[in-house]
Amino acid sequence: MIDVRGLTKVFGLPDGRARRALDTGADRASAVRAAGGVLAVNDVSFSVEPGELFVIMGLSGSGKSTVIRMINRLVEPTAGTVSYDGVDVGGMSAEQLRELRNKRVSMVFQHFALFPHRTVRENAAYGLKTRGMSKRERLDRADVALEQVGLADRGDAYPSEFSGGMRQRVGLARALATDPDVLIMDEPFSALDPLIRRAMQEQLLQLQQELGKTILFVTHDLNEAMRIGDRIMVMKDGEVIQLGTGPDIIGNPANDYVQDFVSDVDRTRGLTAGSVMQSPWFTATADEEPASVLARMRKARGDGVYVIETDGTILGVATGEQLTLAIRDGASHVRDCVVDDYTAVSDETPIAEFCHLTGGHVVPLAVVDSDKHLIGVVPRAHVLEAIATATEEVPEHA
Ligand SMILES: Nc1ncnc2c1ncn2[C@@H]1O[C@H](COP(=O)(O)OP(=O)(O)OP(=O)(O)O)[C@@H](O)[C@H]1O
Repeated sequence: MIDVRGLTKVFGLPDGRARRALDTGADRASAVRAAGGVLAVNDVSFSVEPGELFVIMGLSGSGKSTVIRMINRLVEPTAGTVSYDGVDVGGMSAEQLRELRNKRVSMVFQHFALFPHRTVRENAAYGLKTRGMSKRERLDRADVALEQVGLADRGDAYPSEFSGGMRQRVGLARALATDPDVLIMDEPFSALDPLIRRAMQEQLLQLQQELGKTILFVTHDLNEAMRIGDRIMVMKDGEVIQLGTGPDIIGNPANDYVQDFVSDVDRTRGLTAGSVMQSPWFTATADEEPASVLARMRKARGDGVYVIETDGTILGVATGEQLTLAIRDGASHVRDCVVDDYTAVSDETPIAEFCHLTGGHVVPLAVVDSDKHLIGVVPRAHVLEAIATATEEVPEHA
């Protein structure tokens, strides 16, 4: 959907001098600094899939805002390309750019400027002004968007009557009212207190599921990134340090910031597989009929199931696909379609050691005792939730 290649931004130098500085040597940052400029973003490449919630995470000054401003050309890149559905933004005419910004991409900021003398509904309808719609139609669409963000029936209020969280919801409604394909959100929840922030994150995830928008979300908070991101791109000093899912990043942290974060969580909270596991999912025994196991699995919306022996030890995993094939081949026992490709940990294994494994299997991670009995399972979402919750309670992790 969005493809970014070699995106680079130098501030404080005319383009020609900036490009010459970039070309002078291996250490671009020093060359740009020596020429009197700032290398805010250096050779950043990534792509965002349709419907993905892609998080850009980094500390202040790491270049996050500059990257997203280059994505819709609010800031002109010094080098590199951005394309939407294969169309290069750099080659767009003024008219095409206006169309992109008005219709396809909406932005939500940390401090959203609402008009104090206009109602919440009028504020939410603001982005539709240039659409050539009747006022009635604009306000109706604003009402739909207000309902999506949980502010149904509050359209007649004025922003001054609203708390910070509610105002951010109006900002989100304004962005949604234009029905964009892409939402770009720059630290939208950073000014909110933790409880409201948490509620907003949950609402965003819900909206994302319902509406399937592609979302680019900027935050300096790894905790927030872990909670909401399908993938997270970690930036430092204008460069991409790491790009992956939450479990990838926690399992193989590429820098000290991420490393400290995870080990502090483990150390201070004693988070182990045992502390985050839940009781075993529904399991199957080896002599069950594949069709009945498949039916149970579908009901539980699972992709696979642990098959255990009568003494409670794990025989292996049966996935929906294997069961379906086995049924087609006339197999009468689950035993015939078990594979032993699964990962098990002990209840004392710290989260940092197994987190990266949680995303790789169709069944949640198995927690076993010393006799290989299945004593619990750890779904990926559970791990991230436990980490995010624990870090909220840790006053300092840096
Ligand atoms: N208009 C500008 N002129 C000069 N330097 C700039 C400009 N905008 C940003 N910078 C510099 O570029 C670097 C990256 O800034 P940017 O705002 O993209 O970072 P950020 O990660 O979004 O930080 P924050 O979370 O504080 O907004 C910083 O060193 C910043 O000082």
